[in-house]
Amino acid sequence: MVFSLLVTDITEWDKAYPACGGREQSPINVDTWDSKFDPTLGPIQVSGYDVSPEESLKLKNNGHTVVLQLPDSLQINGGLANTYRAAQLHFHWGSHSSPGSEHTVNGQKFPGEIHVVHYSSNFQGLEEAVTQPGGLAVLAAFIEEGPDENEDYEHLLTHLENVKEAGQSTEIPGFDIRGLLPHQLDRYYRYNGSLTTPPCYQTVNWTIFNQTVLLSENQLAILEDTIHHDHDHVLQMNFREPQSLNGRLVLSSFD
Ligand SMILES: NS(=O)(=O)c1c(F)c(F)c(SCCc2ccc(C(=O)O)cc2)c(F)c1NC1CCCCCCC1
Ligand SMILES: [Zn+2]
Repeated sequence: MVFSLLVTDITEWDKAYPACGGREQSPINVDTWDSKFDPTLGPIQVSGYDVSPEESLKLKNNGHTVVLQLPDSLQINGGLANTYRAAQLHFHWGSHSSPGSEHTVNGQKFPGEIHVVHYSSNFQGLEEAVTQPGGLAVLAAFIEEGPDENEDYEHLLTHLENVKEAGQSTEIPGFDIRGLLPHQLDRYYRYNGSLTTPPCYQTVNWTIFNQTVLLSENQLAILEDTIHHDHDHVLQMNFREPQSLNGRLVLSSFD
């Protein structure tokens, strides 16, 4: 599925992609004091995330981010109204001197953000689900700098050099995708929003974990400095600014 971005200027997306001008857009700023505790929001439960090293996964630089294609055997089967199947995961980042998360919390931007994109098993596949209300569920976590190397992220970061040019892809051995998410999947914010890139469809059920993932300084530098959007230019700051809530409620699974 390729969406060639007809306009490079983010403020004109809604000319070519009307949904981008909608009232339920993403990302947003999460104001924790305005979020409402919802005791019915149970822990996120995933299955099939431990992909065998015998399986290979496609890693691609699509010029806008680095995407890891995921088999639909990875599922979310708890914490959401329906079962969702994995499609892909990708990242948003800034630069060494400037944070690049898409969502913010009480106005705080984080160095990076991982998005694990899933589609509802009520639909045949991603292409159909992406246009349907409730069609997508994205698990989002913030990436921060920590004191130690994150071994789970090494399974992915060691291959970025092979997809440094836009359009390049490579196959990497399967690994435990669960390790890319925070340890705690029971504390999260929940709201209804959209894709943060054209076509900006307002079909995404967002889960933003309260706990962050920690990468070493060197690992963050690899994420920030390896991926190029053309031969001479490193891809950085690939985030959309927070969009207005327009009255939407942000729920939290914890008090
Ligand atoms: N945060 S997000 O989930 O909205 C998101 C972004 F912010 C993204 F920036 C992206 S990448 C930009 C869209 C794109 C461009 C080129 C190609 C290609 O050449 O294959 C593919 C996609 C990106 F891929 C995604 N996720 C995709 C959205 C595009 C289409 C829906 C299918 C999976 C989710
Ligand atoms: Zn994203």
